[in-house]
Amino acid sequence: MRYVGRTLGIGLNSGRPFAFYLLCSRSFPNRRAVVEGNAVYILNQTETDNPYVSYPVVRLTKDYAVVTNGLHTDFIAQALDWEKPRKALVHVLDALDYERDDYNTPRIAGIIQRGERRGWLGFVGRDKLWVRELELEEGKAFLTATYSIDSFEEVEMSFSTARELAERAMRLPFENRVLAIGVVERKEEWELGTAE
Ligand SMILES: NC(=O)c1ncn([C@@H]2O[C@H](COP(=O)(O)O)[C@@H](O)[C@H]2O)c1NC=O
Repeated sequence: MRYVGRTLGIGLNSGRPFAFYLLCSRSFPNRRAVVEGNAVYILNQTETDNPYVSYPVVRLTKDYAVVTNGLHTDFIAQALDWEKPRKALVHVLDALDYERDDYNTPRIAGIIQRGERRGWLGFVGRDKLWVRELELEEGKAFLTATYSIDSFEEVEMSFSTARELAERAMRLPFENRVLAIGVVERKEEWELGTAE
């Protein structure tokens, strides 16, 4: 199995867009996902000076669901008030850049839009910045990760609830899985589910 670190994906299930986050971590395995209104937060449960291990991981707006591995979640969600997903990703990822930790850990991000069969992925590392608009495919997800994945990969994914999606993400063949979060478009709202 590979160690890929933080992982996120976007896809289409029963004609509706979905997104997931899979937190894999060697160094900070003691974490929780807390749902609070229209956001989900990752909270590290041990004392640390590391500024990158507790953050808003999901932010839901009327039209968009944003999933990322850091504080850029809320910057991207705010940028979506005045610009389209591609530009929001380019602007925020370029502005915040990769993390200044021992690993130069990349920032990754995914966006899905209500009623849309397209989705967006973004990545900024020490030596690259890319943003992709993708045609989502039924029963599949496009995923990217902080380490060891070149650009993005495709995986089969079907489920019936957001919680099942999170459970499915927890079964991805990556090392040091800690927790997962699923986001699914429903008629008037977004459905959230978590798994550990
Ligand atoms: N977002 C996260 O959950 C997260 N967890 C760990 N990091 C960073 O990545 C470094 C390596 O962590 P790990 O060995 O768990 O892959 C940590 O020292 C920290 O700076 C994170 N930063 C970005 O992924």
